[in-house]
Amino acid sequence: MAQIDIVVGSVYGAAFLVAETLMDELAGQGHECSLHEEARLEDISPTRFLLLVSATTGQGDVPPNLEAFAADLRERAPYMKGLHYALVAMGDSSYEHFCGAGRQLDTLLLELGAQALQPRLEIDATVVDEPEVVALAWLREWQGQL
Ligand SMILES: Cc1cc2nc3c(=O)[nH]c(=O)nc-3n(C[C@H](O)[C@H](O)[C@H](O)COP(=O)(O)O)c2cc1C
Repeated sequence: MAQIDIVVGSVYGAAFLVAETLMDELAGQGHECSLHEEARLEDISPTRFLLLVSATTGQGDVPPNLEAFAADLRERAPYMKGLHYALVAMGDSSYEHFCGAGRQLDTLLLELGAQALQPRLEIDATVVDEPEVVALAWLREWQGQL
């Protein structure tokens, strides 16, 4: 069974609900999960799997509760080879920078040497009413690889 860090960035709660839903599923499969709502770099490790769920705020910005984590990645630029992760980017396609936060974080992780186990899931609030349902279906496609 895997040890999994779930890092969430949410303003109004939708991304948080997605993160909780995925955590319940993974814990139900026997994985050991920790949910980080005010994550810092120290909360993740190449010895564990990272599941990142981020809404977007402002003009393509990372939610405030994930700013410190994003700044850690940018400013401390840790070498992340060996870290495997998957990422759910949430946004609204009526904004110019669709899923800007999730896309930024995905790019940063890849630049730092981390490896995406799956292509990023992008959820558009203009077409999806229940993002947790979409995210759960996505997780079930690949969770056997954990
Ligand atoms: C003030 C505000 C700004 C937003 N800015 C963006 C944006 O720049 N790009 C985007 O794709 N979505 C944007 N969104 C949409 C949210 O990311 C989307 O609704 C998301 O599901 C919200 O998740 P949350 O409830 O966890 O905060 C914005 C929403 C609000 C309310």
